[in-house]
Amino acid sequence: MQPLSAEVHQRIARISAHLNPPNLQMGEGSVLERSSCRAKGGAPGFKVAILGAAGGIGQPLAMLMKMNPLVSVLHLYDVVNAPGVTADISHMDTGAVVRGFLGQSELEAALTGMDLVIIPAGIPRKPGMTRDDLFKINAGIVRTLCEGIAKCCPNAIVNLISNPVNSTVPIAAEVFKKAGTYDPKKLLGVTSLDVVRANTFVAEVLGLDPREVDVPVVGGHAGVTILPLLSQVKPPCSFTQEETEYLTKRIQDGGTEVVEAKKGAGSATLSMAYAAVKFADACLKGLRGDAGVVACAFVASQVTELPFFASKVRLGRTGAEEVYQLGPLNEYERIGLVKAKKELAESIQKGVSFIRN
Ligand SMILES: NC(=O)c1ccc[n+]([C@@H]2O[C@H](COP(=O)([O-])OP(=O)(O)OC[C@H]3O[C@@H](n4cnc5c(N)ncnc54)[C@H](O)[C@@H]3O)[C@@H](O)[C@H]2O)c1
Ligand SMILES: O=C(O)C[C@H](O)C(=O)O
Repeated sequence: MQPLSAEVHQRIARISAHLNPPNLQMGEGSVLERSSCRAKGGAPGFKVAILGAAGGIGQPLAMLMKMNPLVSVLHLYDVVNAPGVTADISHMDTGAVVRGFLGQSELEAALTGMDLVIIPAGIPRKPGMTRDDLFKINAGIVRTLCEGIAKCCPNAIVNLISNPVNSTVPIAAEVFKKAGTYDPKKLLGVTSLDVVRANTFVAEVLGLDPREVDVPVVGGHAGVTILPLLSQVKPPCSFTQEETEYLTKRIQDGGTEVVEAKKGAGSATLSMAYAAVKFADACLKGLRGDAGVVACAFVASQVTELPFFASKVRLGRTGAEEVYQLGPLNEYERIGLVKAKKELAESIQKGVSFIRN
């Protein structure tokens, strides 16, 4: 074999420096920072941060947000493995510039200037656990992250995925109130997976394409607090009592179905990333000023006597600009609503007390 020329040696050295960047993690002057700067001339759009970006939801969510043409800058923050996920995602030839941030000391840099912050940070369920069993660990994680948001991007829209959503949203609200930055329109608990599941299961029963089906799901995001309004399905249709009971239970237990199938390896991640991106995209379209952007979310609400409730909201330039009433409920749904409100009231109070006491 011919010996390699000096020129070839130099080229190989250059390539290998790219593959093993000395300072991939971040910071001023790092390889990643410089390459981000080069890409800055790219598409205009919104700045989005994902907190918990290296997790089961975070990774596919990061990938899908990198593909979203409304995103110009994507910040990926986690307490582990953020540089690896960032390096990987940053090679996708889409418009958004990706930067990674590792650990608490980089949280503020991750959040500064963001328009939308999506939070899937925290531990997931194992078989036999309820979402409320996650409170002990996830409540503290959400508090810390929201303190960062209050300080660095108080005007950002927040999409909160971490469970138990029925308590973590009130926790976030209390943190923002304490910091004097609370805007109820900008804090949205993500319940879009319930809608995605409801559309899928209802379409199966009706023999339709799920993309043609729209099921409002109201209440909250745990067990009986998940209340699908099957009487309001579009296209208009009717169900037998047996179908109603089957569908309601399957939608309410959708998360548990995945937790059990995964046998200890976590909860829904891929369908959640899909649902989170659908919802984040709706928020960004609202921010852009598109008309008629409507989605279900768990928000500050006057629809019931509870301070938070999931229902359809209209998303606009300032967040959830309108919270829609529930519309007419049938007897089965009215009974479901009573049960949902009872459990929700306790979960909301638990979140509020975590910060106030
Ligand atoms: N709202 C919903 O519909 C819905 C659906 C599915 C899962 N979830 C919830 O989302 C959360 C994440 O689920 P997952 O499967 O991605 O879990 P995971 O364990 O795979 O990932 C969680 C990530 O969060 C990171 N993390 C932990 N502490 C952090 C901190 N202080 N700051 C930043 N990142 C931190 C972890 O390092 C990890 O990468 C869970 O609480 C789960 O119950 C909610
Ligand atoms: O069920 C879980 O624990 C995760 C999530 O809330 C879900 O609905 O899939």
